[in-house]
Amino acid sequence: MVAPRDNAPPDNAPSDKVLPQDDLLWARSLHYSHSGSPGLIGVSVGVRAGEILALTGPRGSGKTTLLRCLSGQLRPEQGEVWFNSVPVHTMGTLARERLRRDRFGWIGPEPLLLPELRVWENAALPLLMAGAGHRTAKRAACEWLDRLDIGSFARKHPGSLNRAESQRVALARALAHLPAVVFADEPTAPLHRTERSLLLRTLTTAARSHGITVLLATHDEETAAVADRRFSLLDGRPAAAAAAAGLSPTSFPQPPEDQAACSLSA
Ligand SMILES: Nc1ncnc2c1ncn2[C@@H]1O[C@H](COP(=O)(O)OP(=O)(O)OP(=O)(O)O)[C@@H](O)[C@H]1O
Repeated sequence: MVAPRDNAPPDNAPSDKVLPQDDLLWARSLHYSHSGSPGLIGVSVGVRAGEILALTGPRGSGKTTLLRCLSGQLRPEQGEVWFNSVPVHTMGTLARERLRRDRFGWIGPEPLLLPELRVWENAALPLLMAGAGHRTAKRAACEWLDRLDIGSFARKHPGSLNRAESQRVALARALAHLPAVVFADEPTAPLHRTERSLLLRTLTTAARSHGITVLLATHDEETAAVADRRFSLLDGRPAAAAAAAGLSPTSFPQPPEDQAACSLSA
């Protein structure tokens, strides 16, 4: 468990006073719109090294958009994203791709495995793309597949796996290169309860034992409960700011202290 935060500045603090020195990854005043319709409206959030942060909120509240901005997949229209004291929002395309490949892992609700590759090759992909040797990459991938109880599938192709097994491979792929941050976007959404537990247990154990930071987007209360802390969105805004603007949450009520800790500004 990560120590409680003591550096959360007050809402609406001037920008030069909102430098969250302790945060591995943080964003300030993010704005993003999808073809003109707002996805994020002034979202600021930070996460410490080794912390598991649940991004919660109802469907369409902006969780995926926030993960994609934080991971460098989307460039925010306004605002800043910093990783390890390096600005991500001003990085060129190649630098962002390298950052995502080497330091970040991603798992979404769909496994998105490459059908022409074997299971172990799918899991080893980030390592292979980063130039790791074949043997090293295979060993690392197979270790994670073993931990997820699918080591026996290593030489098969994804077509012979069911949905839950494929999702385990996707988790192995997100972890095999020991990223600094794993972005998990509704990773348990397609899974039954038992499968959900195994996936979450592996993710949280990996985070604790390797100091991996996890941003876990979910609208499921049980899934969010594994996190150290929560940050809740509503209609593209931090839930606290949305409440102040008179928008009422339709689901997923949050403890006020969690919102206060996470919502740096709106
Ligand atoms: N590619 C897109 N084109 C147009 N609008 C989009 C696109 N992606 C997201 N949106 C809209 O942006 C808003 C935020 O969507 P987002 O997917 O970030 O929310 P979410 O909380 O992750 O939802 P879900 O739980 O359903 O994935 C929603 O109103 C959504 O309809």
